[in-house]
Amino acid sequence: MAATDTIFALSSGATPSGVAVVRVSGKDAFDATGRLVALPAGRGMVLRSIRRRNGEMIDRGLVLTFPAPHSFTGENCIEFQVHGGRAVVAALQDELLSLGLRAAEAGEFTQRAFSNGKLDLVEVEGLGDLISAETEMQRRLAIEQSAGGLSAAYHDWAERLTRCRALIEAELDFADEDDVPGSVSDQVWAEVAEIQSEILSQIRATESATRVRDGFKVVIAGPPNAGKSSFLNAVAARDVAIVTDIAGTTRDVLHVDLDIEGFLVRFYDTAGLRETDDVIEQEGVRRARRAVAEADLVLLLSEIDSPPEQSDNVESTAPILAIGTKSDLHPSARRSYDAMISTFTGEGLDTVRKLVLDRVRENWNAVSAVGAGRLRHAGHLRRASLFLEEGLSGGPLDLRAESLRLAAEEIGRITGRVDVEDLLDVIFSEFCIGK
Ligand SMILES: Nc1nc2c(ncn2[C@@H]2O[C@H](COP(=O)(O)OP(=O)(O)OP(=O)(O)O)[C@@H](O)[C@H]2O)c(=O)[nH]1
Ligand SMILES: [K+]
Ligand SMILES: [Mg+2]
Repeated sequence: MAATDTIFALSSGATPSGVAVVRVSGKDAFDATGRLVALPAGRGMVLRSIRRRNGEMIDRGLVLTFPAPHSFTGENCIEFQVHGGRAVVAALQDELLSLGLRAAEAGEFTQRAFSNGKLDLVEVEGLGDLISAETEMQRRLAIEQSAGGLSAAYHDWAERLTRCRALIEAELDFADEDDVPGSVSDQVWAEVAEIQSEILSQIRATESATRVRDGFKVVIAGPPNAGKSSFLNAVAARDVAIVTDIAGTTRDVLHVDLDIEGFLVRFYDTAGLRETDDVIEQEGVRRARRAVAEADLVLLLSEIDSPPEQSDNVESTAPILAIGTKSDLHPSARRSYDAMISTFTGEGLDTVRKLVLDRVRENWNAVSAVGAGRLRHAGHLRRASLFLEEGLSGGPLDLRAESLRLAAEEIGRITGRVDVEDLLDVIFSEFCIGK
């Protein structure tokens, strides 16, 4: 897959469609397609007849030209907007092939944009997320990331660290010269500590962002026959899970994805928690416990006024809401619950929905405060934070400076642009050492 090839692809959705967009990118994009259509000079858009080389007309459509480097890929790019008939698109692609162009591989345009410095890794990931976004909040998260806001935040940390290091190096190298201020160390390490605390809160935000991107996991747990599957069906408004009056009906973990006010919320139905000799049910209970352990929120269902027994030994780091079920059978409850529901009458279902949404919104607030990336970023941020920890813990100054360099490099890996920062430049712009 040579980057020198000129490539093309149908960039719009499946045909037939009203309009189809065929995109061409590469060094020869203008020379080659210029044989099918009279191209505008420079950057432009024209309505033209697009013809095979034998003069036969393929279609009439819009032709957009983006001369390098002012295009998505940074190469010469052409977009054909033609009628989205299958045969139209096929004829155009056929002609492009015969001109020596090659069909693009998945992600190849974006890959070129990355190698030409049009997008960094963070923006590439954001773009991928934007294209696969299904809910409003996934879209918001992705647009921020693909538009460079998050990259700028990462860049800012790396730059501040580089500046801190430059100051330390200056102190090391030129400590005896008059123009360098005395001990800048205290100031520098205060700044490093500040950067580290920003990075730590970014890591937490990233965990919240992951819940927005991959869905907020709500696990429905509780003893057999509590009405867990009935509740899932009520939430999903369809018959997803099998409901019977036999305790131990549900075995596999089952989930339903819902878009609640723009958030992807994933509800999991699980096997009733109890000791059992049934091997299949045992496995179901094991899976239920694992789902609970991985939950973002646990809804612990039990029939109103039933003895607590099983429901009290649920272990989770996630918050747990106690939901009393079958309220139609228990008009005067003695135990207290976060909510009481009946899937028969519909009572309390809105309350549960609201309680869930509150948690989901709390999680979103933790994201939008700083803008946040994904787990890959958090991994680098964690390592960066460890290096900063080392730097902050004292020792010889040159080793501490090296820790700052390693931390900045870790952050550079997030965007895929580990800057070979010019330390001396920074030093000279801050002080007039050379005199
Ligand atoms: N009266 C009443 N019965 C309910 C209600 N919700 C569920 N049930 C009944 O309770 C029984 C058990 O319901 P399920 O939804 O299968 O309970 P579960 O917790 O999924 O049970 P397991 O999968 O076996 O752990 C069924 O007979 C339901 O019809 C309710 O709100 N009111
Ligand atoms: K049941
Ligand atoms: Mg069930």
